[in-house]
Amino acid sequence: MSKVLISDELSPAAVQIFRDRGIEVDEKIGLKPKELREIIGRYDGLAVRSATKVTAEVIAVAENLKVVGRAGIGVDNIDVKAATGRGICVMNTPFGNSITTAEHAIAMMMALARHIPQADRTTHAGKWEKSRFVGIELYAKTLGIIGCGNIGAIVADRAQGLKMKVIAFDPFLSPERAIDLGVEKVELDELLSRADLISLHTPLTEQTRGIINAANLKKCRPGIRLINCARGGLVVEEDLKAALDSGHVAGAALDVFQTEPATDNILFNHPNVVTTPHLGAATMEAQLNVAIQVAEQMSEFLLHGAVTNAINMPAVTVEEAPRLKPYMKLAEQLGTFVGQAEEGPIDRVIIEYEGHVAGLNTRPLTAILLQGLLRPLMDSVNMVNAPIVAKERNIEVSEVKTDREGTYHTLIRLTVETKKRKRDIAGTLFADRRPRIVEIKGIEIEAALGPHMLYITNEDKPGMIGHLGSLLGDNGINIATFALGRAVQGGDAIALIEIDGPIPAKILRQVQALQHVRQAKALIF
Ligand SMILES: NC(=O)C1=CN([C@@H]2O[C@H](COP(=O)(O)OP(=O)(O)OC[C@H]3O[C@@H](n4cnc5c(N)ncnc54)[C@H](O)[C@@H]3O)[C@@H](O)[C@H]2O)C=CC1
Ligand SMILES: O=C(O)CCC(=O)C(=O)O
Repeated sequence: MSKVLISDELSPAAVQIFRDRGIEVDEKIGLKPKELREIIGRYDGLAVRSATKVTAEVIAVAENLKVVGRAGIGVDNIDVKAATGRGICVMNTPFGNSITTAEHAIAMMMALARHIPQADRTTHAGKWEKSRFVGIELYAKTLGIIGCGNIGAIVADRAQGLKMKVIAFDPFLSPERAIDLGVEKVELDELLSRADLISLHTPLTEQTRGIINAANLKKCRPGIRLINCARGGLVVEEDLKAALDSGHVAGAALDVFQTEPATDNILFNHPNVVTTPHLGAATMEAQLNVAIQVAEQMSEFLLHGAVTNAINMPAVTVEEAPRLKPYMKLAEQLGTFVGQAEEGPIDRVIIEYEGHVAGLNTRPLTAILLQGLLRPLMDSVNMVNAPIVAKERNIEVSEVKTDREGTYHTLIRLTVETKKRKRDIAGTLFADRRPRIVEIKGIEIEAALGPHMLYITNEDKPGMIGHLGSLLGDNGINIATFALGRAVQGGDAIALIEIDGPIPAKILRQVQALQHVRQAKALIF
């Protein structure tokens, strides 16, 4: 039975979903890093919000962990690279809290424009400071949105409802999408110089870290107001404080901080700063949405291999997962076969999908095939990182798909090129949905692969098989299945032999020394 740890506050709906699906759940909120490291090895899944830091140290000891689910959007509290390295799927819930967060940004903008928090405090204190809190109208003001993705787009829509002019800087925003959203796409410098208010909605990346710094603040209009409901690291807090102190920045509304939980911060108690404690996603609706989504996604992954909203894996829908399952095995076997048979560095990999399989989602098949191919070369490779590892090693990977059926109604063919040779192998699924190898190096064969295989290439000469059988039998090695194929009579031949256990190196050498044997390899599946 799969076991999941929930380590941040999540709606109880999540626990119910896991339990309803037969997944054991532990809720342990507020664990210290050491405590998390001590127990994480027991779990197949970890569900978090932003408080738990899923660091490389945590990942390193998470022996059974298969999936980390982020009930929310930003995954900057998860070391995705380390997770990828260990084959752990990282998924988030990209839409569940976007409306809520966008609404918070609008609320912060209004609070900032009309000094609502400050006025609230002094009114409660019995002061009646009407003239102190003169604000600005938002009507006809220019809002500059940095990062116009899901949340930025919703903010743009709501701001247009307030009759604001919206300009956006987002290198990945297409001109067509900008037109659809009714925003003007501009470069960063133009946004800085034109906006009356700026709202940040990018993820925290190496490109966006510190994007609001002294130099960029200087490019802003005097009296600029800043709203940050994305990530604290986007703003250099010292630079913002200096600009607030000088009056160049008229106000800032901050939901997020460089260090969180932020119990102490240089911007606290500044008269023109409005703060909330990372409340962007904190509505009943959003928390229910993300908890349900994360629990459903993680359950489907753990129980059926369906991959939804993964940061580091190709998607597999719930419907696709059972259809892909036998093909995943076939693709992995083809990769593992060649990965063990091939010795030289690989230059090129061509994966051909023919017939029925060509109509399926082949990305996960390619990923698992590459895992099989590269695993004999490096232990650390997995389905999640295999495409990246192949790229890093300059292995050119291409996929070819054809719906047309050949001899088989469905076929995957793998061709691997090295400096020395080109090797190809093909496999299919029969009606029993079990994978069969049907071609190696252009020679037809029909073999199901067992855990221990002998792969022999030889000359098609009388007596060879008898000698091989005797050698294995004399050494107590039982043959489970024996498949043969040859190009032409007396020409190149291959044998795929399933044996009941590993073959000792000494016996393998004797097989290799048999007359007419060109090559013999022990393969493990
Ligand atoms: N305060 C809170 O509680 C919450 C905060 N967030 C934060 O909001 C961020 C945005 O969320 P979504 O809109 O859903 O993400 P998204 O991925 O839909 O949009 C992010 C946008 O930023 C753009 N972008 C990336 N690099 C950029 C750069 N260098 N300059 C300008 N734009 C860049 C992307 O092209 C994309 O359009 C999340 O990454 C998260 O950190 C999200 C939810 C709640
Ligand atoms: O879980 C939360 O409260 C924070 C949400 C958030 O920051 C996100 O989804 O990126």
